[in-house]
Amino acid sequence: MLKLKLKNILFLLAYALPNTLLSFGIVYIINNVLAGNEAFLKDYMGIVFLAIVVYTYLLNIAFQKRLNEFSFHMLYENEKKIFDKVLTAPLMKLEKYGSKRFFTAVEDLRTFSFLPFTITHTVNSILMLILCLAYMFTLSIVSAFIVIGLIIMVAGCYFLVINTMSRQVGKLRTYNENYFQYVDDVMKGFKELKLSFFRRENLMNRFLVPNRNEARDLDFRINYIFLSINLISQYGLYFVIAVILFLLPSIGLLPRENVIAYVVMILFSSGPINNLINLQQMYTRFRVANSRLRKFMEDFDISGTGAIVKPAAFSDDFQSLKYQDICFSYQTDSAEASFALGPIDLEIQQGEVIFIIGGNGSGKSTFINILTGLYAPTEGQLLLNGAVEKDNREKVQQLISAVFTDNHLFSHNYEDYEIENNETYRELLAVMELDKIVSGEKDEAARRRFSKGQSKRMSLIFALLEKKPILVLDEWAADQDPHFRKFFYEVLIPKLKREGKTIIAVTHDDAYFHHADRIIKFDYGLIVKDVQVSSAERHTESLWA
Ligand SMILES: Nc1ncnc2c1ncn2[C@@H]1O[C@H](COP(=O)(O)OP(=O)(O)OP(=O)(O)O)[C@@H](O)[C@H]1O
Repeated sequence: MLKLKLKNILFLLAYALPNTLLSFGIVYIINNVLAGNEAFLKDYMGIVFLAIVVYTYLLNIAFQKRLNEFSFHMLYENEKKIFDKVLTAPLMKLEKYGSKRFFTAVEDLRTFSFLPFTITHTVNSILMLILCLAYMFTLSIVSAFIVIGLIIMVAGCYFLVINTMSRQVGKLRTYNENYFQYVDDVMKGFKELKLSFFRRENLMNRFLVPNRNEARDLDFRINYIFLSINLISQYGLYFVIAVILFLLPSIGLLPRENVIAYVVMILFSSGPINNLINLQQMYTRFRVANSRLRKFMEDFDISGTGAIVKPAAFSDDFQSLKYQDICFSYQTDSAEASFALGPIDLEIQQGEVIFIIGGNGSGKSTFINILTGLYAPTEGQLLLNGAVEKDNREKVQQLISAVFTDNHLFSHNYEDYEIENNETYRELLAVMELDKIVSGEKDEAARRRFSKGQSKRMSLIFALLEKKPILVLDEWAADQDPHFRKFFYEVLIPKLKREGKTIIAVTHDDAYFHHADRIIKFDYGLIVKDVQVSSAERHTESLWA
């Protein structure tokens, strides 16, 4: 976000004051040479003139360098900060605000790449204008007041219009946010759209077209108004020159010999005035982008720090995990009652194979998010190895590797292990029957396009390479073919159990329930059954009842 510190303002002034004085010196010499002033027609004046030009040029270069450094530093640092905020934000926040906020924040930030240009032109223009006006005062106070009055009148009109523009620019951004949502729908739902004429037609005609039409009209209106204002500035200049040429001398307010100087001053100040007017558009965009970025940072802020903190070192000695009176409910903006989980009382022992079952919407995935520490319970406590500690949630995360239903294979290796020359990786590829699909051990080979079932197997390989004691799987087998599903329940799970893994798997595969040590059934956010499979509870029908 843009924050100007006193240091920056002083730096701006240290550059702008000499630069403007020298630029004004250039104007002053031109003016006096044009007026035939003897003192300015000397030979050395050309050298002075050139020297000033070269000096101001070098001064500008040096300033531009610093300004660019400042702006791009701000831009790139904030890009990192936005990532940091998102990565440290709780899952609930990301689910609430959605990924489009992330995209628009990145886009808003890009607006600031125009900052160096805008600041240079603004500062130079303001100071140049002040000097030109001051010079006019030395020639005729009354005429200078009249000219200032005219300029203020035109400027007043601008500011009035521009103030109303800021809201319009914000509205345009909202249209664009929705537009990105449609882009997302087209990209992610391309196949579904291809299969249905009505879906395509409705997306296009009921959503995209009205959105784009309204955005186009608004964009056109905003640009048209900005453009009209700019034209007024150009034609307003002729009006002011006409007043100087014809009105002020005839009513005796401006001596004839000062008319040229006045016109030259007006012509020279018209550039800065035009700049200031044109830049209004940029100021409005900066203001909107800045307040949206601030809102983004506030929304994604967590306890003010917002930095990715390495969790405290913790032995991965795991014996038990106990959830006591755990409650959780979604915070929704709608008036509808939100889903509530709990109270949950559950103890998980090291080495157990637990299957979580239950109907759709019964709360299995919500519980998995609590279990993996992604959601913070609203009530209750978590005991790790029998102890209640305030950072237990972070510690549990260090013990768990997981494959979620919507698994994602990252484009790069962000892990703390390598897969090249990794014997375990090689073995796991063979176990998961992927050794013929993934050619070679290079990292890129593991990040190719996979079928859904293969991608889940790949995610499981990555989860196992983490070598954490607890493995959480959310409907992992649902995408596997019958052969591999059987292999998963009958061979892989027992093998992992023998190796000491604690496995918690959400599943609907009742044919394999007997491979669990324990089955926990959810219904309406509550554990309604918690049975040891070794006991008489072998009939899956009774579990579904
Ligand atoms: N982010 C959310 N915000 C609000 N409500 C949610 C959210 N995610 C899930 N829910 C609600 O919580 C309830 C439980 O959902 P959950 O995903 O835990 O069910 P599930 O048992 O995993 O279902 P399934 O077998 O269909 O995957 C549902 O009624 C769902 O609408």
